[in-house]
Amino acid sequence: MRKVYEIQNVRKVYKKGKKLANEDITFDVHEGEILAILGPNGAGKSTLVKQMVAQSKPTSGQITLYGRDVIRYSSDVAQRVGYYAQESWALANLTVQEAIFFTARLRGINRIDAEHLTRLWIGKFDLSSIADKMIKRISGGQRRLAGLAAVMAGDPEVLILDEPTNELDPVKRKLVWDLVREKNREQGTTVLLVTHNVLEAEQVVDRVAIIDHGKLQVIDSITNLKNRVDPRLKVEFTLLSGYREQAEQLLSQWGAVETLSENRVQMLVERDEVSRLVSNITEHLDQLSCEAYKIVPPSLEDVYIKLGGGNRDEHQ
Ligand SMILES: Nc1ncnc2c1ncn2[C@@H]1O[C@H](COP(=O)(O)OP(=O)(O)OP(=O)(O)O)[C@@H](O)[C@H]1O
Repeated sequence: MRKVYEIQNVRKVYKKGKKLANEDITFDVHEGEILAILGPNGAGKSTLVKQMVAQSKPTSGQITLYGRDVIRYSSDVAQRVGYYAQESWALANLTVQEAIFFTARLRGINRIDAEHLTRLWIGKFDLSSIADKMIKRISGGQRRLAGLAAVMAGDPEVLILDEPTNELDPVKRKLVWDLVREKNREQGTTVLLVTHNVLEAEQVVDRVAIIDHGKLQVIDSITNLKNRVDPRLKVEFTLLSGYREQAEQLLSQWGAVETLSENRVQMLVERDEVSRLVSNITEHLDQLSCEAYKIVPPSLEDVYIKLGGGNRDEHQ
């Protein structure tokens, strides 16, 4: 598989405050993949992507884009990478449509195509009602959508999106994830996402890197990561009020039961045991006083909590 980025032993110490933000980070980004970088606040995620787009120079180590050092060949980054930063003030004095149009033009797209792309992305991001407003005069969420539209309209080969869905309502968050997926599927765009939105990211990404305290804790496919954590399935029960103990007694004949709350319990079962458990449950549904039950596979959130993101306090 062709490597888009190669990140080798990257370390970053911010002079101000002598803060070690990244340490010994090594991984590759593969062409055509969607890779998420997850990690708690202050873990060093934004620092890493700023180095990948040559906005910050590693204290040591090297980052290459299609084999060329990003600091030495920073014009490659400008040409090939669309970077959406958390705070992006460069476009504040432009209208939404100017921001999209000029970003496309800066990428070398001719005027007619840039006009077409501007209309297209205003439509896709549902921005027509604010197309003539200045970016500094629209809401935080609208600004985020306008910024994303500008980055995507430039049709870069690589998209790096730092927290693309922060501040967005659920409908707009879904729209952003759908458009990211569409771009990846239809144009083969390589996408690197920094996000705290673990549950939503799971629907979109191929691989995940977890960073904590500036270090890469793990990078792997979602399936492999889930297998590392606990491949068992959770069976969650909601019981009628007052019947939990009775239900627990019955369920414990079929496996270990964990109390979650006054009327909720769960069991962890191996995949090949699920069908037997389900037939036991359906046979004894009345005795269980069960309002509802559901089978839940391990989620990316379980992985995140186990392998990095949830361990913040333990390290401090
Ligand atoms: N310009 C800077 N000067 C000094 N220290 C900095 C600077 N930028 C970030 N840091 C520090 O480096 C560490 C990593 O910050 P970074 O912004 O990369 O984390 P992050 O994982 O992106 O966090 P968040 O999820 O909260 O955005 C933090 O301790 C932060 O305070």
